Amino acid sequence: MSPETRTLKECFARLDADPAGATGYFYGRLFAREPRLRALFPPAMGPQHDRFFQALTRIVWSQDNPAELASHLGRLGRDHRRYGVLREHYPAVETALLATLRTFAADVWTPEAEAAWTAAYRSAAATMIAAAERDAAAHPPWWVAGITGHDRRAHDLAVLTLRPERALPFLPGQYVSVQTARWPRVWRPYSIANAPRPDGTLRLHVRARPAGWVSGALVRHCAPGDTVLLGPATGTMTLAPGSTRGLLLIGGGTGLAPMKALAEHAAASGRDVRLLVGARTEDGLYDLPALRRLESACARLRVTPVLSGAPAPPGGLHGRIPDILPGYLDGVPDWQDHDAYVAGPVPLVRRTVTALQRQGLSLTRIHHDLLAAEN
Ligand SMILES: NC(=O)C1=CN([C@@H]2O[C@H](COP(=O)(O)OP(=O)(O)OC[C@H]3O[C@@H](n4cnc5c(N)ncnc54)[C@H](O)[C@@H]3O)[C@@H](O)[C@H]2O)C=CC1
Repeated sequence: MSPETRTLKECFARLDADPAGATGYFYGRLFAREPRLRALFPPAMGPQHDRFFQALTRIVWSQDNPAELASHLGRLGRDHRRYGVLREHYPAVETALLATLRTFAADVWTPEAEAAWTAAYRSAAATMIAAAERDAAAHPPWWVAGITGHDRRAHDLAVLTLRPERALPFLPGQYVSVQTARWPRVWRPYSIANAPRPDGTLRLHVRARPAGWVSGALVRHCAPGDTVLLGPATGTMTLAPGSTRGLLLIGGGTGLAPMKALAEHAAASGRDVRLLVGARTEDGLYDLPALRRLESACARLRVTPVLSGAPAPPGGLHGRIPDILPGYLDGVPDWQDHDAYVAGPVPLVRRTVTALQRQGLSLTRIHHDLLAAEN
């Protein structure tokens, strides 16, 4: 570890001892100096505080891994476009960040520490700005999309069809951030539930969360004819280019969405696809008729519904996916040659990844994307 990185980590440890205090202080300083920046952020700042602290943590801990740092900062820079962040906003952030460090890391704050943080911040900001400007040459910061379909599948669940006004490029398995007119500046990520289509439409599977602003608005307060804003497609849970390996796709609840996109794409090219779709009870299998239709159209796609809180459905299994996996895999020829993809509630993803590893599948063949929970 370089002496500069050691210094950065030493100061950061002071912030890490009181993340809520440090982020509160940081945003207080930022908005006191530049009140107009407040308009870029949502009314409730709690989730933003967490995101800021997570981003800072990752930047500090990737200092000695330039490739990981550059890719993280590039994503962050591109992502900030949809908030309306511009090159000229970065110096105010630098001032507020250094003031926060000076206060919270006072006992280790030296001229060397200030020089190391200033250099690290400026280099990070330059990478973010360059990525944002490159992206601006190719894409808008957000896409306006009309809701063309709103299919309420349960009291708290809807499948939405969106038609962006301009083509929104994406790969199966990726997700987009969504902003509704009801909650300006509040963005939430949702996996795209279809492979790219000639008409450019996207499908989202949305379950309204008890305290979920965006999910509640999308399920209960949106209808065909309304518009939403979409950020660029992102996420790395995509298919390896050129691979023809079979796929083992596992989706729990609305975690089905990215699996359906991957299944549609891969099954159309004739790959062997095994799709396990988990729910607690029968009404959680909200997309089963469509999956059965897809299965009949694709000779090498097999769909198996799995219920954890009700008896096995027709053609399906009973239990929790991580528990039934070993028995299920016994019946899949050459399953070790498959790539596995998993999405759904965090405990399901974690336990399924562990179960797959126990069965001998290498981590490099297991893909997941612990997407920030839909809210
Ligand atoms: N890319 C991703 O990873 C995506 C993740 N999601 C997440 O998926 C979740 C879906 O929620 P719901 O539709 O309400 O699903 P849910 O809570 O009804 O659960 C669906 C499935 O997960 C299983 N499950 C739940 N807890 C488990 C545990 N501790 N161990 C093993 N299995 C468990 C259930 O048995 C059921 O099969 C949300 O948290 C959402 O954020 C949604 C879309 C994409």
